[in-house]
Amino acid sequence: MANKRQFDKIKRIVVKVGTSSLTHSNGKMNLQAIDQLSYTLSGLVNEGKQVVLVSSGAIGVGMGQLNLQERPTDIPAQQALAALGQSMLMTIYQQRFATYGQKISQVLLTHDVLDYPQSKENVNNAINKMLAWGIIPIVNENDTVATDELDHKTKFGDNDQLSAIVATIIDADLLIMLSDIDGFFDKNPKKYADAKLIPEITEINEQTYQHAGGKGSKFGTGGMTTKLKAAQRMMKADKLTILANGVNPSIVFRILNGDAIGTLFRKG
Ligand SMILES: Nc1ncnc2c1ncn2[C@@H]1O[C@H](COP(=O)(O)OP(=O)(O)O)[C@@H](O)[C@H]1O
Ligand SMILES: N[C@@H](CCC(=O)OP(=O)(O)O)C(=O)O
Repeated sequence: MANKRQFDKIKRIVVKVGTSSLTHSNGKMNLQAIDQLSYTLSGLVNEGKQVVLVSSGAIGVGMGQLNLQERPTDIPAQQALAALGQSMLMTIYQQRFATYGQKISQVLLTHDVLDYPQSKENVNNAINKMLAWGIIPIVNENDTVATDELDHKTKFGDNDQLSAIVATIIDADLLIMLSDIDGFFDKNPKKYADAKLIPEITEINEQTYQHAGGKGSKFGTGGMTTKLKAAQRMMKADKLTILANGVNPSIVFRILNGDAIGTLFRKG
């Protein structure tokens, strides 16, 4: 059996969950995953950990509500779907977390907020206060205003990078990215049956990016490239990232127990 990771001292964690983990392939919400996620993160707060959840799924859930099978390409439609789905997503989170007596909050961010030192500090201070109060902030991009068409840069484009930005701003010890895949493979395992899981990566370079393929489902966005960019940002800040399968979000308990799960990205 592989060696245990030494994660006993980890206190502040950002967990990022992708659309693929929160929705079924028919576009409906994956209630079991959402419930398990709420149970797991609430359990961690009870253990004394501080947890931020970066949750995608607004557009996917909006598509499910309108029974859309294909993601519209025009920006206003995507923004309208995000507004519809975000509200539904938060309603479900509110219900499920309440079952476990856990308080949550909604934090919607755009890139420019974090480009300005003052507003970045405000975000940091507010999240710190929520964590001190035992609240789990649930972060997503503010999709209705986030667009690259304006002069100023508002868009993150994907929640993988948003999660790494948030994790570095609030000085989290660990970012856990939950997706629909067991970790980072030497090629896209959805396309190649002989793809091999890479348990640990200490350097991300051009060659690493060549192993990364596109998204896995019609609801997800970035695929592996954005996950590598997120991990790279974390490594630069000398912080840890784990990519693991979120089909059963209680896997986070085992990850924090130090079990050799998924791919660990750490500075070499
Ligand atoms: N080298 C790779 N290792 C693992 N997954 C890969 C790789 N290259 C491409 N992928 C694809 O990336 C997908 C996960 O990205 P994405 O669909 O954006 O998920 P999420 O919604 O969780 O962000 C996987 O389902 C897989 O098909
Ligand atoms: N802000 C968008 C998420 C974009 C995104 O990065 O999605 P994913 O690749 O599933 O993490 C939404 O909530 O639909």
